[in-house]
Amino acid sequence: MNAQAAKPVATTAHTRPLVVMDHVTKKFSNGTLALQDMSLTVCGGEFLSLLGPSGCGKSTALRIIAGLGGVSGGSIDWPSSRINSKGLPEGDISFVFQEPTLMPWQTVFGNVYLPLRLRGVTQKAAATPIMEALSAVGLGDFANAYPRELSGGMKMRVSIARAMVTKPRLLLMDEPFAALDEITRQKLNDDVLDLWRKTGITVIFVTHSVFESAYLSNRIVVMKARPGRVHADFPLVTASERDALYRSSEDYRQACEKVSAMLLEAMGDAPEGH
Ligand SMILES: Nc1ncnc2c1ncn2[C@@H]1O[C@H](COP(=O)(O)OP(=O)(O)OP(=O)(O)O)[C@@H](O)[C@H]1O
Repeated sequence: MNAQAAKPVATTAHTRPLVVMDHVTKKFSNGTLALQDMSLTVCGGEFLSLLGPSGCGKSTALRIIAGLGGVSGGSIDWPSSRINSKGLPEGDISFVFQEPTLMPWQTVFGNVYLPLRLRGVTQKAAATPIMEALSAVGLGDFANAYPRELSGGMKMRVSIARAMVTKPRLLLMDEPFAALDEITRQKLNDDVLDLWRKTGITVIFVTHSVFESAYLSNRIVVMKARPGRVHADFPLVTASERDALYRSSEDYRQACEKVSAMLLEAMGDAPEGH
């Protein structure tokens, strides 16, 4: 393991831990050991990208962080959340999947209403937060449209609005833009960054794309293949704004190179300590 890179990123006095995975192991009932000894602390305000070889356990880790899957060993804690009687965090974590998973029989408004409806919020009381969430993703004029009338990128925006409508503190995104064309993907990258800056939300973003992770994140965690665990954990600090200019900067090229080298190392394709 690259000892320097694997050092956990230091937290500051301003950022409280939202999630603490402590030596987590996950073994599925069929015997697959997906995670072993995975430790990760995520603090408020971070934009963390999680990368790693296919099947290394990124989605499994994300599901555990969301409280959607138990651990077989070690522990998971949400120190800043209200914990319910099942020991799970309540209300302040949202998930965006690769598929937008919209209800085709509901309008955009109806789809974004879902999480509030499940909490017993009336449609009248939900109208303002729904319209705010739609405006934040540029879909203020599409509240009455049906999913079949939307492009792939617009469907994903609805999915993001649905995740944001409850004003979560932590947004988990599992390869959300992998199925989109490059230009749409870049636009959505900018939109998510904009949401992150404006709301101060914490984001954990699973991606296979070195370029995407280097563009979006202020922290990169690279996992090693199976059983999954943290191979490298480092900040990505840049003097410039993340924008179109950044994409052609030397800063960005160097960030991509670093992430790429860590990924190759995690896959065993480069000598340790690269
Ligand atoms: N419910 C399950 N039951 C048994 N094995 C599972 C289950 N879910 C995942 N796995 C296995 O656990 C390992 C990790 O899977 P996971 O989907 O977390 O990896 P990943 O890094 O997200 O993969 P990818 O990059 O391909 O999306 C894989 O070998 C997968 O087959």
